Amino acid sequence: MTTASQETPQGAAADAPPKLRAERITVKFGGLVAVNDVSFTIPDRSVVSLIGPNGAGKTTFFNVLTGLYRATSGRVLLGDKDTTNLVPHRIAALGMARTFQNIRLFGLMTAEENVKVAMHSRLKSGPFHTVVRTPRQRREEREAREIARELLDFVGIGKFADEYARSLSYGDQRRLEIARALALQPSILLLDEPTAGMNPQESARFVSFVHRLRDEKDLSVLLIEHDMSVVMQLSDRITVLDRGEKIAEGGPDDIRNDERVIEAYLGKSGRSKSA
Ligand SMILES: Nc1ncnc2c1ncn2[C@@H]1O[C@H](COP(=O)(O)OP(=O)(O)OP(=O)(O)O)[C@@H](O)[C@H]1O
Repeated sequence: MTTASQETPQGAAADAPPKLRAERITVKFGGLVAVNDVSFTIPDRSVVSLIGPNGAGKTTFFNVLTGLYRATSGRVLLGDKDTTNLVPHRIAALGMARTFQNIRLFGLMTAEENVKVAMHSRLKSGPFHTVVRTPRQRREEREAREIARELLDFVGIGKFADEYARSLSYGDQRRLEIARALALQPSILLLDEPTAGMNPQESARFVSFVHRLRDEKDLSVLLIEHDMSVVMQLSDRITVLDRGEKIAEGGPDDIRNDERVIEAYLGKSGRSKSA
């Protein structure tokens, strides 16, 4: 197995502690071991991809990190906080935001409103201020609007702030999902198959966008991604799962040439196909 735990991704401070550590995670569904004793870290300011053939356990592992599934054993540390098996909104409040494989937006709300809904948990005003519309509430609303507009500009859809989410193109809906996740001010952003349904031009733009996220928002990004060209261009580090086990970990060049990875994707006799 290629190991890269000592590598420092581009832009990361050499001595910065990892943003996330998953230690010996196992998930069983009845007799099926979907994730088997998998450990990994997400370094500071890095882009890490989780790849593997269908059924490898990627989504299950992701769902454990974000609290949607309970680990049978093992633990997850977000910074220095133990988040193992906390409920998803607690984990989100501690700095982990995610998008979903199937876009989950409020279609009949505008793009700006979708982002403001996500910011709701950050606002200080309680129900009294909301009903009576105190100066504090009006100030918070103004600030929320400004922040939402900034985030929409950052993801490149500022001009659609007043459009209904459902009227945006597929690629722009994905951007809106990311703006909404950023409204939580996360330290880690998890993206589940973000380029699914994108055309090659949109995927190419997406690669530089994720690097901007890492560099300008001071974030680490973890993705599940099937498009190998995107994975290879995007990732500081790649972790490969196969049948629930971690079979390789390293930079794109290590993974591209790793025998176990080639075999997992192509089978022993399938080297002529591209991963
Ligand atoms: N809720 C569940 N209940 C029972 N089995 C499950 C559940 N979720 C996943 N599995 C099983 O766990 C294994 C890993 O599935 P998982 O969805 O994590 O793989 P994946 O790598 O994300 O696959 P894909 O690339 O196809 O999305 C599979 O055998 C799957 O059938």
